[in-house]
Amino acid sequence: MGMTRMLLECSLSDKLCVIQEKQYEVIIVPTFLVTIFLILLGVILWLFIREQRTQQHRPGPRDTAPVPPSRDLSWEAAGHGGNVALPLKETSVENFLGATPDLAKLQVPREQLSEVVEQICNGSYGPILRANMNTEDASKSKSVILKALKEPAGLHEVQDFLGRIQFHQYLGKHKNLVQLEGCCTEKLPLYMVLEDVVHGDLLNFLWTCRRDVMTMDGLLYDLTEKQVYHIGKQVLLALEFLQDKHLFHGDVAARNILIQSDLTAKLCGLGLAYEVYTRGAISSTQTIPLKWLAPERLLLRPAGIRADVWSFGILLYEMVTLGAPPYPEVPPASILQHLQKRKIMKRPSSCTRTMYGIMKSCWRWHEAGRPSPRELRLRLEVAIKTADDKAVLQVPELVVPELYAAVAGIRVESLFYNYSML
Ligand SMILES: Nc1ncnc2c1ncn2[C@@H]1O[C@H](COP(=O)(O)OP(=O)(O)OP(=O)(O)O)[C@@H](O)[C@H]1O
Repeated sequence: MGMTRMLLECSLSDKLCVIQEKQYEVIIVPTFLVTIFLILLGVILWLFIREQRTQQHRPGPRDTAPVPPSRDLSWEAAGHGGNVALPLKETSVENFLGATPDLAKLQVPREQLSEVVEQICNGSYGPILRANMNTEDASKSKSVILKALKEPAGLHEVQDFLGRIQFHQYLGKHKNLVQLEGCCTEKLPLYMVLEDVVHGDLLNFLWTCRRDVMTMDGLLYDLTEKQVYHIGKQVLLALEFLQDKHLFHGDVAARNILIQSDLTAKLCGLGLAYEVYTRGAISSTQTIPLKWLAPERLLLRPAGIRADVWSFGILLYEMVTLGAPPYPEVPPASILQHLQKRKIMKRPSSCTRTMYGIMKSCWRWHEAGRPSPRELRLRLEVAIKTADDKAVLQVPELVVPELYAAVAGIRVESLFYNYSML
């Protein structure tokens, strides 16, 4: 009723009154809001400028950090080389080292590394060098291996290299793994310092055993069945050690085993084990020679220590044939089809039935059917007792490394350092 009355009583002047009320809302309120906004903006700008000025006058590690003498990594970050993944402010080696205080304990003073004797080869990070290192006893120096990070290196590579050193530290000591002696990472170039396993890799040793070389630097270039088991057992101990740490090696092969004059074997090439450590699996695109790989690896399925056991079977074959390439009649690219037909290598003439039985157990298609490194080691320990320690393994043909590389499916540059020098 009231509403009707209002409308009826509504005059022209009343309407004007309503319009005036609306003008008040439309003009005054926005003006008020804009003013508040401008005041807030002014305050924020003032705070920001004040912070900037304070930072310019504050001494801080970022500004005062000494530039690494040999090369400033920020040079790379500007796009002049390597992979650049981190912002400029994180580019000095000191910052990386700041994040890895454990490495401080491992530092070897550079002046202790007196001279580089030779370059052994190019490894996955860069040159692998043999150098002399002065010990606490000033009159004595010892030979060490330096794995250098190639330059120019990207930030990601520096991080990876430092991580690799920490991985060695995490693994700790094992008689059958190459030992880390220390590192030089306080400035570029970065070095990993490893014990020198003077006689080099087992593949070159096996090839040399084919030659008429009797002994060199205390190493007897003769191999018997018993010694094959002896070397194999040590590799299995290294694999057991990795397995206890929930790791596996990923590239077990004669080329990745170093040998000392007393036939102590040391597993090297721990690049893939490092991947398993950091990522839980092998994810790299790094090409591993296919003929050493278990079917699950070739099929890109998840793999573990039993894939190493498969490769261990190939290693036994390598030893007993004095370094012949596996599956000589199969092109490397056809190996998966070959295995899918459930074909394995025949027994080499130099291989006893006992040893061939062990190889065959390693080459069972399903990984669950293969023995564990420990079970395998126990089998080897039994076999050693009756193994021949007199008859020296002999293969009359010498190896032509280029031919070997083609049949084995390996890059020839990664192979024949020692052998070519003889
Ligand atoms: N401690 C060592 N003593 C003697 N020779 C070594 C030593 N370490 C490596 N080498 C030599 O360098 C070669 C390559 O070594 P290795 O496979 O460890 O290097 P890499 O390419 O850096 O591999 P990864 O990154 O997988 O460790 C070996 O076959 C061996 O000839």
